[in-house]
Amino acid sequence: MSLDNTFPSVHTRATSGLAPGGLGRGLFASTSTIHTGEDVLHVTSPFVAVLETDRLEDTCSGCFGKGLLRHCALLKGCSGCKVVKYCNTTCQKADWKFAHAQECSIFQSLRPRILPINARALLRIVVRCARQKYAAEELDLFSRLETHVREIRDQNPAQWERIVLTSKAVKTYSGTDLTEELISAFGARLELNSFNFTTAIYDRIGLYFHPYAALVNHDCDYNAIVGFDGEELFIKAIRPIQPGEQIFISYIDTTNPVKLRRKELHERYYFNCQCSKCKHDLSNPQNTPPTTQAQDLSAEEAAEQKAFAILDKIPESSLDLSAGVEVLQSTMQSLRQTYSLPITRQPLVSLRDGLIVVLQATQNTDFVFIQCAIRYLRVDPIVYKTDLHPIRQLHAYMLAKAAVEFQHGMKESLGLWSVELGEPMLIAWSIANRLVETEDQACTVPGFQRMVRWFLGAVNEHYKGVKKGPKKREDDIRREWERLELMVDMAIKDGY
Ligand SMILES: C[S@@+](CC[C@H](N)C(=O)[O-])C[C@H]1O[C@@H](n2cnc3c(N)ncnc32)[C@H](O)[C@@H]1O
Repeated sequence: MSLDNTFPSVHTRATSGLAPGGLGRGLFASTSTIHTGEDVLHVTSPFVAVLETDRLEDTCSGCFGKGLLRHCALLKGCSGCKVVKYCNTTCQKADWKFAHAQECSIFQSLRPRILPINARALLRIVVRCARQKYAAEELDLFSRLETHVREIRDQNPAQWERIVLTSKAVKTYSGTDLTEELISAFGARLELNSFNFTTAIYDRIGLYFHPYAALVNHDCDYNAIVGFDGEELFIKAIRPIQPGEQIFISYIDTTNPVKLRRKELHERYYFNCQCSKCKHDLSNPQNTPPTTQAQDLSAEEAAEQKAFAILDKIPESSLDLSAGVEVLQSTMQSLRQTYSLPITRQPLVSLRDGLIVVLQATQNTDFVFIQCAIRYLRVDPIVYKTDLHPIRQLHAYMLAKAAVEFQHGMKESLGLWSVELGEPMLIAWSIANRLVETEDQACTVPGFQRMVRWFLGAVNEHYKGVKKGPKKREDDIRREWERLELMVDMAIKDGY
């Protein structure tokens, strides 16, 4: 891969330029076609990355979970501030050098209060600026990114007030010479341009910002997709991108209905999306609910809105697991039975995702398995255009893992549906084997691929010493998939 920019932490096959249609600047594919699964952009180190407050306890602030995926590290807290935790001294030293040396005493002085995520990110930027840890080109690019300060002030005074208050606090704690106005502009830029920071398996852990990656514009019919592997950011082509073509990612969940997508884009990024998918969906009445005027709502729209509101609350309510299962199941049933909403439409898609997470936490292996199977066989092929999409790959991996668990607990499961699986481990093997075979074209990050390879190794180990391993049992595997297809159809008919 060529390096066509001046940042040592950025490897890219794109160049920046003015984007047509009033989108500001954007990134464009440079000289050759970028094939599906190839890196458009790879950032090895962030400008700033910080964890959500509730992830400081369970995620390493040095490697951001990369170590955990590799060796299940036990985290140890920083003995100074007791706010951040690390896998080992390598992670601790890296973070100390990045910014913790400057922030540790500030965190100590604030204990037991922990600064909110945006304040911690801004503080890091300010203290790194003071130590001249950013290259001039990085700061220049940062200062030229869109801020939408005027729109924030006019349209969302509460957001602006929060940014100003955060900036005041950061100025006081850091003792920086930078003006409050400048720090507020940094804050606005950060809010507008940072990424949802996730683990290699798309679990949200915080925010991530890099000024070069922030140049990529949005399209609901995106051609590239973002993923993280610890502190590394990857933007990979989800379909072939021709030289000169603009790179587009999605800033939001594009499986949502068009009105919700446009509302989110406007509220968070201050623009009206003009993409072809929005135009198509707006002209197709099936895709238009929900609206916001309560008095105009049909019962179906009201039910959908209620379901979206439940989805917003899932993270807070996840502690009460059995109540969570009940609420999610009854909401899904009501949408399906009363309003005949197809299982491939939102909010049913996200409700099922939420349900699987809660079922996993309750260790309900039978239902995790059947729900993962429904999602893999009947939902994802409609919702995502390609099986190389990282979310589809993740869901495939989750089904493979659920199949192993299902096989282990099979005695209790017999009789749940009249179709019985013979050897679900074969399903696990065939999924993992395919994921490994296609990993070069998939849009997953190396950490995910390592995990799947390890999993396949473990399944192969299960068959070690057996005369006829899964590789030679094509017919058995086919039959097992046929049984699973039947089982899924019955489960859907039963309202699952
Ligand atoms: C992360 S920045 C992308 C880089 C930005 N174009 C720039 O020049 O700084 C996000 C901002 O870019 C603009 N933008 C991105 N995608 C857009 C789109 N599809 N339509 C209109 N504006 C868009 C909006 O101003 C948005 O707030």
